Amino acid sequence: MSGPEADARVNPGVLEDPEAIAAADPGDMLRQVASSAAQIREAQLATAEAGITRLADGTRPRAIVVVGMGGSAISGDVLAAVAGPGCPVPIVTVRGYRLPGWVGAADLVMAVSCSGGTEETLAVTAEAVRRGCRLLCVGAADSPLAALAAQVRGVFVPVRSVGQPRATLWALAVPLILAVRELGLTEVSDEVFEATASRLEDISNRCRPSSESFLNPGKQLAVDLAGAVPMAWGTSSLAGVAAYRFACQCNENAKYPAVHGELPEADHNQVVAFDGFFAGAGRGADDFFRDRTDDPETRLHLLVLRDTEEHPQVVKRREVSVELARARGVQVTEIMAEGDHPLERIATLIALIDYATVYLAIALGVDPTPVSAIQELKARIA
Ligand SMILES: O=P(O)(O)OC[C@H]1O[C@](O)(CO)[C@@H](O)[C@@H]1O
Repeated sequence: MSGPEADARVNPGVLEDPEAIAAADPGDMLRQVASSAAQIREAQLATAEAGITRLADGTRPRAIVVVGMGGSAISGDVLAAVAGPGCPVPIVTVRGYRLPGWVGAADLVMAVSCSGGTEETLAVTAEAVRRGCRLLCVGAADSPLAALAAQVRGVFVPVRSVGQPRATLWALAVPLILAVRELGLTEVSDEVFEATASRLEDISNRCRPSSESFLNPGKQLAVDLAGAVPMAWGTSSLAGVAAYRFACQCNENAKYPAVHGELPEADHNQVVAFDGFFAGAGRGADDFFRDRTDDPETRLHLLVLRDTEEHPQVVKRREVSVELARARGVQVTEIMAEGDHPLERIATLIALIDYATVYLAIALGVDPTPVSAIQELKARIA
């Protein structure tokens, strides 16, 4: 984005006026994001009531396969991040129409769909049923997914959507985490769930619409990114999930492109973009391109999502990568995860990302809630 039209579209001033924020957010996406802590608490009750203990039949599944799309599928990535590298069974997320050939009766399939009606998720879940997999379904009550679960007497956890599936993340992810805990494959105490909910409440308070930009980390990040090309890197596989969430939330909330990556891998490819067209220095470009790359609004902005646990070599890579970026005119913002447990760390990164991308939408004059392009696409292939 460059030139006067772009300047006119970025309006950070709107973020200083709570009434203007409310008017720019008719779908109440900020309220949906603020419900995250309540979702964690409600999902614990809903999961207990659904009889999750039935999943633990004394045998450990060979693998856990989470099935879903978009804002629901990321619950599988969150589950893998929370279970961490110490998890004794693989956790994979399947996004698509087909169940991998190796998945069978020895595996636990967890189907996640906020609406309970997404075609890809239903196709893969039906295949899991045919193959005799153990099944956990999480989604809307009275939906096609609920019917599939009932058909095989699978465990079904009903979810009340807070509006958009992507904003219902914790209602969808917590049942998966509790199921894996029930199977003895990860340790997440009730105290950790409560500590995570408290941290999310604290972030919601700091990011509330009435809090001014200089105090509000969500607004600050939005203002920093508005107009730039954001590239988010996680400094661990857990933070890499948050980087992916950042890109998806930029796309769906702010209708904005974003690049995501993870260290150390990004140091083997994405780092080279610091030398290119969007880096700001315009090296090697002709005058036409140089004019554009001199415009701060067409520049790359590196967002480093820092985990509190980083491999020692990744610490070095992060520090040098940031130096390389700054030396080449790439702006850098670093965000730290909070807390000790992986659940707290990923939830705090995601909470800030969720607020920042909604505020980015508002600063750009875009309604954060609707996803019209997805709706049009679905209608045209129906
Ligand atoms: O959770 P559901 O209802 O399966 O939806 C999955 C994804 O599909 C969408 O509804 C769009 O197709 C997204 O909003 C969502 O992230």
